[in-house]
This record gives sequence, C-alpha cells and structure tokens, in this order.
Amino acid sequence: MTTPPDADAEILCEDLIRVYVTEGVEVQALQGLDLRVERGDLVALVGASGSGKSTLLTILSGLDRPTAGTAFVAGWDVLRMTGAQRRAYRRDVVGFAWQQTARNLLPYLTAAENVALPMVATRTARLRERTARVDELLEVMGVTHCRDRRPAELSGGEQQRVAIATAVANRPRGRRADEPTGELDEETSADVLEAIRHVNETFGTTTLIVTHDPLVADHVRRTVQIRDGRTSRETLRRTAVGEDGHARLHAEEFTVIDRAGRLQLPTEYVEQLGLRDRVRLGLEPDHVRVHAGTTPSTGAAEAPQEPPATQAPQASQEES
Ligand SMILES: Nc1ncnc2c1ncn2[C@@H]1O[C@H](COP(=O)(O)OP(=O)(O)OP(=O)(O)O)[C@@H](O)[C@H]1O
Repeated sequence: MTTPPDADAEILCEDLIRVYVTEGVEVQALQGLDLRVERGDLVALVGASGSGKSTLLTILSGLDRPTAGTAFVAGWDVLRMTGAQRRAYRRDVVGFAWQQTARNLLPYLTAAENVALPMVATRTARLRERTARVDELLEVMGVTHCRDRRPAELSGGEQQRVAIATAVANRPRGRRADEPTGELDEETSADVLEAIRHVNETFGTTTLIVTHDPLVADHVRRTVQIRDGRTSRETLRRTAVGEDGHARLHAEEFTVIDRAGRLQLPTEYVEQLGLRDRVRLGLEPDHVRVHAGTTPSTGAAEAPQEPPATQAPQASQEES
C-alpha cells in the first residue's frame, strides 16, 4: 500500500489513460479520466458503448493496468501492486459480479455452497462461522428458500442475488458489477438493483455498477457518465421532504471539470447551439458564458454575440 494523495476517498483516479494496441492500431479507451468515490457510495457508471466503462472497471478490479495516470482504491496504489498484493487486493477490496450470471456461480454447487466458496478458498472462516455467514447473506438477499438448489434450478434474478451474496461473502470493502441487470426483465432488474442497494446500505460496501439500463438511475444516488474515456457529467439524487410533507426525489445535474479546467459540454447543448471548432468564453462574476462563433475576435469594437449562450456548469431538475 502507498498513501493516496487524498486519504478520505475510497476510489481516486486522476488522469487515467489506457491505450490498447492491437495489430499496430491504437485505441485510447481511457483518455485522462478523473473519478472520486467516497467510502460506502453507490455509483452507476453509464455511457455509450465503447466509452471506456468496462476498461475502468477492469482496472479498478485489479485485472488490468492503466497505461498512465494514478488510481488509488482503499489505500492501494492500483498501478504498483505486486502479484501477491494484487491477489490480496482482489480478495479484500473487490467483489465482482459478471454479466453472465452463470460465470459467478459454479453449476454443480448449491446456492449455499457457492456463497461459502470464497470463504473456503481463502480459509477466512471456520465451518460454524461460515454457515452463519451463508445464512445471513441468503437472508439479506431474500433467497433463503434457494439454499439447497443448484444455479440451473434458480430464476435469473435469484441467480443474481446468490451471485451478489457470493461476491460479498468475504466482506470486501467494495463491489464492481458489470451490467448486473443485462439479462433480466424490467421487474427482475428492479429487484436485483434493490438487492444491490440493500447490500450497499447493510454492509457499507462501496459499489460501482456499469450499466446501459436506464432503470438503474432510480436506484442509485449518483450516476457518472463516461464519454470518450473521460467522466463528463454527473447526476446526484437526494430525497427531501417538501412543505406539503411529501418526500420528493431531487436530481441535480453537473458537468465534470477536471484539474486542467477541461469540461465536456453536453451533446444536446452543442447541437442546439451549433457549437463547433471553437467557441467564445465570457467570464461573469458567478458563471462562464459559452458563445457560438468561429470568427476570430477583431477587438473591443466588436459587438458581443448575444445568446444563444450556455451557462456552465449546473442545471437542476426535480423528479417526483
Ligand atoms: N482488450 C482490448 N483490446 C483492444 N481494444 C479494446 C480492448 N478492450 C476494449 N477495447 C476498446 O476500448 C474502447 C473502450 O472499451 P470498453 O469495453 O471499456 O467500453 P464500454 O464503455 O464498456 O463499452 P460497452 O458498453 O459496449 O461494454 C473500445 O473502443 C474498445 O473497442
């Protein structure tokens, strides 16, 4: 372990770069990505196909190394771990649920045996302790009735719940789930997401979910959008009780600005205002104006272009 630059953050990535080279062709999967996640957070990573979500998850899971940048998770320097440290990191810090549920569960073991397996493999608990932990996890995940069934005898949602129980059996500090609802119908997806949230709240497990599923937004407090290998926008949600006594979900949207001052404008703003090539910026006391306009400025005599303008970086909306 090395001391991270910010010991409070559970996950801290700065300027993370991952370049793949296949047959002489370079693909920049991560292009200077910054991300900070607090301990116990539940965060969804969303973004178009190919934007770099899985690459980031694989790096944070200790399965791949970035080309450059820094990444600290739970105090571990992910770029500088030895083989033995990497194994300890994966056991203690990372829990993983694959998209193909069958991959997380061994088909010839019962649900209880699958959940016990990580503890048996790492010899982290005695038999009595193991049995108690298995019972606790199956109950927390609402699949006690599946205890003695094999994966083929479980529904997709039950398989995912048992897989989640297996992933957290060794009490890892974190969980990374790649498309946990990818193969499920809407109702079962909602159930699985609630189960993930329940584990996050019950055990304080810092959880990252990579997803295409728009439903996920209803179940997490924070959604981070990845665009072209960088974090671009975030939505934060909180529940607040209004004057009428009713609880409402408030969602606030932010554009991410990195340490170098770079920010990505939302595609819809760019398209609506026809922004391209270069834009004009105007510094106001409490905001920055962004104007369309490609003509170079000729000096003070030039009349400022009036809106359309984009005020960066914050917009607020209310969901009920
Ligand atoms: N092992 C690899 N070798 C070469 N290129 C890769 C490799 N893995 C990913 N890439 C490329 O890196 C980019 C980012 O891929 P990644 O899988 O991280 O995206 P993603 O956002 O998870 O996409 P999806 O939502 O489709 O899973 C893509 O252009 C992809 O083709």
